Amino acid sequence: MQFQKTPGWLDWYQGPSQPRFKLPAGAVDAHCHVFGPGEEFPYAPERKYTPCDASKQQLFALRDQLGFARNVIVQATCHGADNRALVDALLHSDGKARGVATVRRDVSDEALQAMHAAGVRGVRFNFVKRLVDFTPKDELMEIAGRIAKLGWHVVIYFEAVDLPQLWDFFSGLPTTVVVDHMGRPDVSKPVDGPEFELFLKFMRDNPNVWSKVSCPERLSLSGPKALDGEQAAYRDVVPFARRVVEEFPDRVLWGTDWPHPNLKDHMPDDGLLVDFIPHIAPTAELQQKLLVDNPMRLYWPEQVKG
Ligand SMILES: O=C(O)/C=C(\CC(=O)C(=O)O)C(=O)O
Repeated sequence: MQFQKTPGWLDWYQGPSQPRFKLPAGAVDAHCHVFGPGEEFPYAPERKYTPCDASKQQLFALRDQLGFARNVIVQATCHGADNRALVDALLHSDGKARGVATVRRDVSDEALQAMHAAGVRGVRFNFVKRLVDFTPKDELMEIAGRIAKLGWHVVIYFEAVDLPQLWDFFSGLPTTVVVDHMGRPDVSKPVDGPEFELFLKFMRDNPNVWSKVSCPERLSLSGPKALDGEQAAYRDVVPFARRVVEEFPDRVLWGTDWPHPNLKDHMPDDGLLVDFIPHIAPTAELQQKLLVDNPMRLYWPEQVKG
């Protein structure tokens, strides 16, 4: 099927620079997507955007160039609950990718088992209104109960202003819970102000909650952008991400978010995004946890010794 990209769509950055920051051996890009290709894996009818294609081969080439060993591929809303592109990428990854799917209440146990065999280890619940239609919480809780039995976890995506009303639902989830992009803080507000404090309290009160400290390019308001060799990109996001990394070093993950859906302003150079990491995880010990130990414990526990 032929698809027309959403008007104004920014395609992912071609020819990213070689990062100056040397990733630790075994580093995991724990948040990235595959899109289509639409001809092979059509985008979902209920999607809110139509992206450019971003294939598994292109993702694996980026992984190798940047120096990552593994990927965690997260189902994006443009594929709805049709996880075929995700599963295909996992099956062709030589065991170097695991996945987070989107499922509906009607998913069969056989389908869940097949996804597990392919490497899916979580489901994503998306509460960002521009991306998805509302799903009733009882349906999500039912799904969470079923996937908990497989040892999977729940990834949640929401915006900071919505945390108070979602708090009780999130706190009741029976699995490890991973928050995408620190719950999308408004970084024009102070890092020690009430909004971000509420997020930190959410993590303190719920020891099963982890956070991705990813997507500075999405959260930043003042830049500078990760382009043209910039080594100090997205300064306004640094205090937020660093705060989470330093307070919860064993519950943080990092990912590129390639191919960066729905960015409106610019498309970052992924090599320079990797150079952002030491600004938020300044020591080798924090980097090892963020990039290797934590994602391995969550996604490849059978390969973790001890
Ligand atoms: O890539 C991300 O994590 C963020 C997205 C897209 C998304 O989540 C989706 O389509 O599922 C966004 O903020 O538009």
